[in-house]
Amino acid sequence: MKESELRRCQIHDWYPRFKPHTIKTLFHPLSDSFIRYLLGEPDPHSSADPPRFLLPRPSSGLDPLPALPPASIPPPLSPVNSDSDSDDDAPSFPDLEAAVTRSIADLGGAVLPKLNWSAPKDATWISADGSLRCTSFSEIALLLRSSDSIAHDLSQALASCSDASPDPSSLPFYLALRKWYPSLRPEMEFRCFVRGCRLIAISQREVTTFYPVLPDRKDEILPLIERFFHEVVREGFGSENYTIDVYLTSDGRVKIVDFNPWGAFTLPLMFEWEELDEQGFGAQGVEIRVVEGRQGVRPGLKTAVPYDYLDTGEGSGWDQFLKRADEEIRKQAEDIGNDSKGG
Ligand SMILES: Nc1ncnc2c1ncn2[C@@H]1O[C@H](COP(=O)(O)OP(=O)(O)OP(=O)(O)O)[C@@H](O)[C@H]1O
Repeated sequence: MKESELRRCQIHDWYPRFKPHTIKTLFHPLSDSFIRYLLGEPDPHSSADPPRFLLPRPSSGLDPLPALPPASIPPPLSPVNSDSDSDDDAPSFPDLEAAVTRSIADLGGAVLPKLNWSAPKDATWISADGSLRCTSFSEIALLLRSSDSIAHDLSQALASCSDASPDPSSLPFYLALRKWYPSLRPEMEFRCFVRGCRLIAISQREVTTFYPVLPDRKDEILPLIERFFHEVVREGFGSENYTIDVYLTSDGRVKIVDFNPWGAFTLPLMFEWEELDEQGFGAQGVEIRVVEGRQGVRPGLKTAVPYDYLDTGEGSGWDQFLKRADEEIRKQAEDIGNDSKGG
């Protein structure tokens, strides 16, 4: 993937061109100090290491801490601002907070936050209602700071590009606040695959569930998306290969949710990248795939927990935890052995 292709998928890049066809969004440039705060990096002007779940200090006292997550989900590793010491160390970003508070009000009181590419979908376990809905700056900060996807946007985004510029710090970061829609229907979201500027495939976006309505309606959905692609997207996007997520409203209009690069971290959902990459694929026209029955659902492409909860492979957080536990047990066994020899 080329860096220019990845850059075109940044929401602040594509939004101005597709504004009438997408969700209303307001943007805030992020300062280096806020980016350091999101990454949990120490402030060079302070000797304290900020704990990972430290929230920014509200500038007015009017922005309450979000409710603690329900008891059924794992608690944060360290308490949220539980003591006055950590509160003293908490940074504050009064200008950004004031601007974000104004934008939330302008967008109707609730927003979905994202950075240049990603929303903090893997961090919803820490939010009060388990969703990406935010009504305050501190809720946004908590989600962003708890998300591996956001950390990836901030520190690794260019790593998968074949021609990445030597200075990734030249990348400006934005907080995008999108008007919150409480009743988006997951079965009406689709990922469209565009190769060589041609729409070749469409997949149901939420593939862990069977929606009985979809197999019956897919032949009616395909031409709606195809027409939208030809009339609105094809000339306007600029890349040859990419994916676009769209939402179909109940009156048959198509709205853009997001653009993603071809391949790399983008999930192929009901397809495989190998088949989408085959030269002949799509020659017979656009292929649409949906989950056709309860047996056809795809296993948990879960993104609502940190990667460490999912990744149990060599070198993962779990792997290291288990190795440390083994080591601890081995030491205890040795100590017991030594004690009993001594006794
Ligand atoms: N404004 C909104 N209101 C309510 N839900 C939304 C809104 N925008 C997006 N969503 C939901 O959140 C999901 C994630 O949003 P989005 O695609 O922007 O995040 P992302 O991190 O770029 O995801 P991906 O990389 O998987 O495409 C969407 O698939 C959609 O279901």
